[in-house]
Amino acid sequence: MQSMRTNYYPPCPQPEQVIGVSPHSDATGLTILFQLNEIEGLQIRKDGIWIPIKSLPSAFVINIGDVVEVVTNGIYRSIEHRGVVNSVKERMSIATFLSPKLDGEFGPAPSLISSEAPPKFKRIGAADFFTGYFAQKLSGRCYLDTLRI
Ligand SMILES: O=C(O)CCC(=O)C(=O)O
Ligand SMILES: [Fe+2]
Repeated sequence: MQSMRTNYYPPCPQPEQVIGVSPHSDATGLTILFQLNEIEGLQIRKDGIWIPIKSLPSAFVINIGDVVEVVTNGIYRSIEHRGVVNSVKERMSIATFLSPKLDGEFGPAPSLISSEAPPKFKRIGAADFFTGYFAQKLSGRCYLDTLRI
């Protein structure tokens, strides 16, 4: 399934007082993100620290989502990120989300499971997974915890 979201961040003279897009990991396989007008605002969280991502002209940002973390049994981790606003300039981004089809299910790939590497996540129907994700407030990477074994 492919879906798309456009994000518009109006400028705010007190950017630290407002939330742009709350911290979250994407409930996708992969996300392809285009930062339309090259205004910085995307940040990823690494070791508890928010790191700004440079906006490169004509470049896409590829984010790993929760589905890839589950399918790879935690080998590739989804990335926690957020969108912050700029004090003087508006910012726009377009995210394209690539996800499993809704009538399928997913779980750790059998080829990655062994006695040394037991499954870390339960299998789940894609429709149930997305319904649960969107029923929650965006909140870091915690939705993934509902699938952990
Ligand atoms: O605007 C951004 O750079 C991030 C947007 C985002 O994380 C999303 O739409 O899921
Ligand atoms: Fe996102």
